[in-house]
Amino acid sequence: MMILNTISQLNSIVDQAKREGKSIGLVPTMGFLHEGHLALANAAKEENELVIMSIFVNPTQFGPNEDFQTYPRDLKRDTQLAESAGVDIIFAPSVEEMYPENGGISIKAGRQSEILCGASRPGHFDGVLQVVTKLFHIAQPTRAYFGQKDAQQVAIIQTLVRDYNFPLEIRSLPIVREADGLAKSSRNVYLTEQERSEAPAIYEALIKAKEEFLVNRNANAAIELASNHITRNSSGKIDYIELLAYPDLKEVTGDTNHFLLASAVFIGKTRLIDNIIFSFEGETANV
Ligand SMILES: Nc1ncnc2c1ncn2[C@@H]1O[C@H](COP(=O)(O)OP(=O)(O)OP(=O)(O)O)[C@@H](O)[C@H]1O
Ligand SMILES: CC(C)(CO)[C@@H](O)C(=O)[O-]
Ligand code: BAL
Repeated sequence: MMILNTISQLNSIVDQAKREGKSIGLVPTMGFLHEGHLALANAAKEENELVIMSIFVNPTQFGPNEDFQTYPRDLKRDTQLAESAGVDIIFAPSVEEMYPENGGISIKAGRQSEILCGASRPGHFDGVLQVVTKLFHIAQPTRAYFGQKDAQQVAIIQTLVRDYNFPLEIRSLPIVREADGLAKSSRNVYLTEQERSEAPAIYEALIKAKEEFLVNRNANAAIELASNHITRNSSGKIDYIELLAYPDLKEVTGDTNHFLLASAVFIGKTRLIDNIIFSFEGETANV
């Protein structure tokens, strides 16, 4: 496995792979890898001849009071895990390499970014689209892999790819969870022992709400049930719990077939997101 830090190094490898007609799988991450990331890498390995994983904590998607500085980083450990998952190339650029100067061009995520995490993190999805656009141009993937833990992110990136005609396929994979249901996340390391023991209440609440909705088709009652479960079983402060149509992220109507039940909850200072994507037929992986 190669570890590359510059765009020009990666360009050479990608050019060569393209000349040889190889398919390229890209797994964008912010590092501090866990099984969620490795599931993306495994899928990329199965479906492509060259697997590139980017590890880059992207400053432009963090707000001024967020955790860019303290975000967990461990490139040595990540390298071992990525290699064991069959990654061929780690692309780990510096901030200066990705953003050599402050240009005047920005990408504005549209309507889908004004709600859920976008409402709580203004500008977050503009930063995500900026870095993802750069990564797509640099790595020229045949397929790019994202996790449904960030369901809103996947929906917005799918819109980017459609609206700006990126010649690639977006693959989105199910959430990988701890044994007690908590969604795996690099930020779980921020939790104290007490907070960690409370955190499974989030997924439990989503399951209860989904079941309630499937029986009574009443979104408000389902959300109230979820919020009550979280407040009764944890010290969590709810940022949002919402039920929307997926992937367009519009209001649920009588015609909606695919639903996103999504939440963001502060457990102590740590903001954890989780969701369930489902239809009346069951939970769905690729929408
Ligand atoms: N538990 C998970 N299951 C499946 N995919 C995941 C999981 N956690 C993260 N991913 C996906 O991995 C990719 C990289 O995510 P990222 O590096 O931000 O990890 P993270 O654990 O989500 O970190 P954070 O603490 O920022 O939420 C994204 O596409 C994300 O959706
Ligand atoms: C897609 C991504 C790697 C862009 O920085 C990030 O938002 C993430 O890890 O989900
Ligand atoms: N996985 C989303 C990256 C972020 O929270 O900034």
